[in-house]
Order: sequence, then structure tokens, then C-alpha cells
Amino acid sequence: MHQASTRPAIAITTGEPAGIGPEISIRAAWAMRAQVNCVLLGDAAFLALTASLIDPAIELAALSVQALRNGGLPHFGPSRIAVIDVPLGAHVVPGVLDPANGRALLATLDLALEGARAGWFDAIVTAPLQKSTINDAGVAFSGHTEYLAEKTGTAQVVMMLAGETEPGNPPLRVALATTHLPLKDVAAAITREGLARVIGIIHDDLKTKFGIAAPRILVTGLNPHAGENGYLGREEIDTITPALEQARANGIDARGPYPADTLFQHKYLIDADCVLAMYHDQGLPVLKYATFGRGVNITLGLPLIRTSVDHGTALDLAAAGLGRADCGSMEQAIRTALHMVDAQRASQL
Ligand SMILES: NC(=O)c1ccc[n+]([C@@H]2O[C@H](COP(=O)([O-])OP(=O)(O)OC[C@H]3O[C@@H](n4cnc5c(N)ncnc54)[C@H](O)[C@@H]3O)[C@@H](O)[C@H]2O)c1
Ligand SMILES: N[C@H](C(=O)O)[C@H](O)COP(=O)(O)O
Repeated sequence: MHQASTRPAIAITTGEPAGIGPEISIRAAWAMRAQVNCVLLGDAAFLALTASLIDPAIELAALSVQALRNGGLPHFGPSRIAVIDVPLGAHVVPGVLDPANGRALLATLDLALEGARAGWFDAIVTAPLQKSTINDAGVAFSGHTEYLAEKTGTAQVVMMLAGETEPGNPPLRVALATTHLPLKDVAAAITREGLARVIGIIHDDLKTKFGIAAPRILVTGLNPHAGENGYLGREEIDTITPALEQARANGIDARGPYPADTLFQHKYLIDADCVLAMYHDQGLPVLKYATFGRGVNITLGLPLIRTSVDHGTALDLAAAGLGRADCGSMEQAIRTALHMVDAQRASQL
């Protein structure tokens, strides 16, 4: 555990204000304040109101962006969590989306990136956004993953979710070859070179950000039964197998392609550090079924550490009032970011 004086600083973007993001951000930051300097990015008045309704004992400290730009992140003790005001455009009605707030939500991400680059923050943790609301606000947005890649000028990133199937079990990690795109576009998006790059990023980040010396990666096919020798699709033969050969030639322990429907068995997973699935709904339903509430979403390949929760905005819970949302995934996202900070520092020694 980190001592109070050496606690890493983590920026938490508090997410869609009509959803559960602000509540789980405050609860998790408050619960973990002894281990981590959490800085919440969002509308300060709205966060203060939410915090007072959760628990009047919660203490927030206001930080100004200008002060950070002038002098970096000031030291503040474990009795408070910090807030940087990023004002919303419109009044918040829990459970009701308002595109007038869309651009302010992106501004929290931009500020988190600025702070990570400037060294104010050791990592970024993001609460959920409603992707459609950002688009309704007039900004094309398919997810944090793609947004952070674009804003950091990173050509290729990888979405990976991880979680303990039972508390205390080793984590199941599932990475995706493609992220948020229509299913009809998936096959064309998977290329030999691209897939080899994805495998390389998983390998490198598991080493440097997770401390795994020789990562073992199991790769699924795209088609039913991994293409059934070409009778149910040729992507395994034409694309996935050559990409695996390329990765292995680079010294990476990557195996497959395996049929996705039977790969998720203990006897295979026990020998794996990560499963690489070809698309979102091939890999994530398995992971979320097995770990929902304990899972974490991690963006690999970025020049910074970013984690997030394994769930969305849960507008239904927000509309019903505070106290319904489970903040386990948010706490785990913060914990994972802390582990990654430590592992990355150790790999740089
Ligand atoms: N990290 C992110 O920004 C992120 C992640 C996933 C989904 N989303 C977005 O969230 C929006 C809503 O997505 P959805 O409805 O498919 O999924 P959702 O996760 O918001 O809700 C699915 C179900 O899970 C429940 N649930 C979610 N989080 C919970 C929690 N912390 N505690 C208890 N129950 C919880 C909800 O009540 C609902 O029944 C979409 O716009 C989606 O793109 C964002
Ligand atoms: N694909 C993620 C999930 O299902 O949990 C989620 O949509 C969040 O993605 P971003 O982190 O890219 O916003």
C-alpha cells in the first residue's frame, strides 16, 4: 500500500452526469483516499451536491486549473478528495440525457490528458459516458478508447477488460482485435499487419504495465469453429494464422486461432495471461458474465495509463436515486491503475 506522502495522483473523469458516474466516482475516491490522491474532473457544484447527499462527511477540495498549470498538483492529505471544475452546459436531471452537456464531458477528458502529459496525474480513470449523447452534441465519438488514441496521436490501441472470476482468483483478461464498430465491418477491419500489431501491444503492455515477464496470449478465430478448415470462412487461414506466425517470429507466445465458443474453459485459461477475441461481443459477454462488478477496462498501447469500469451509465439506477449503483468496478479500476503505475515504474528501473 502507498504511504500518504507518496500516494499516486489519479484523475477521475466523472462521466455522464445523468448516469451513475458522479456517484461511483465520489464513493470510490472517498473509500480509497488513504491510498490514492483522487482528483475528480467534473462540474464542481454538481459533484458537491452529489457528495453531500451520499455522505455529508465527504470533504472536497477545489483545485483551479490555473494553479495546476502554474505549479503542478499541490499536495493534499488523505482527508479530502480534490475536484477540478469543468462546468456543465445544462441542469442535470438524473436518468435524462442532455446533449447540451456533451462537450463539457469531452473537456474533462481533454483536461485529464493535459494533466497526464504535464505530470500532474500518474493515471486516468474514466467513469462511463453515453456515447450517443456526445454524438448528439455534434461530435463524432465511438468511445473513450478511440478518443484517447486520436488525442494522443496513437495509431493503434487495444481494449482489454480484466476481472477476477471469483474474488481472489487470478484475473481473466480479454482483449479485442476490434473495438466499437458495426458487426458488418468487423471482418474487413482485421488485417494481418493490424492483428500482429495488436498482439505486439498486448505483449508489450502485459510486460511493462502488468509485470508479466513472458505473456501467453490465446487468440480466437473469427468464424464459428475457427472457420472449420476454410469451410466456414477463410479469415483464420488468410489473416489470423499469418499474423500469429508473424508475432511468434517476433518472440511472442501467441497461440491459435481457437474456436471462441470453447476456448473459455479453465484448462485453457489456466495457461493464459490474455485471450484475444476478434470483436466486442465475442469476448466481452464472457468476461462480463464471469466478472461483472469486479471487471476493469484498460486501454493498452497509450503513452499513459487509463482504466475504466466494466459497465455503462446505468441511467435506470441513476433515475431511481442515489445508493443503487455498485461501485466495485470503479474501485477496481482505481486499484488496477495503481498496480499499473507501480509495474511501469518497476519496469523502468
Ligand atoms: N466506460 C464507459 O464509458 C462505458 C462502458 C460501457 C458502456 N458505456 C455506455 O453506457 C451506455 C449504457 O449502456 P448499457 O445500457 O448497455 O449498459 P449499462 O452498463 O449502463 O447497464 C446495463 C445493466 O447493468 C446495470 N448496471 C450497470 N452498472 C451498474 C452498477 N455499477 N451497479 C449495478 N448495476 C449496474 C444497469 O442497471 C443495467 O441493468 C451506452 O451509451 C454505452 O455505450 C460506457
Ligand atoms: N466497450 C466497453 C464496454 O463494453 O465496457 C465500453 O463501451 C467502454 O468503451 P470506452 O472505454 O472506449 O469508452
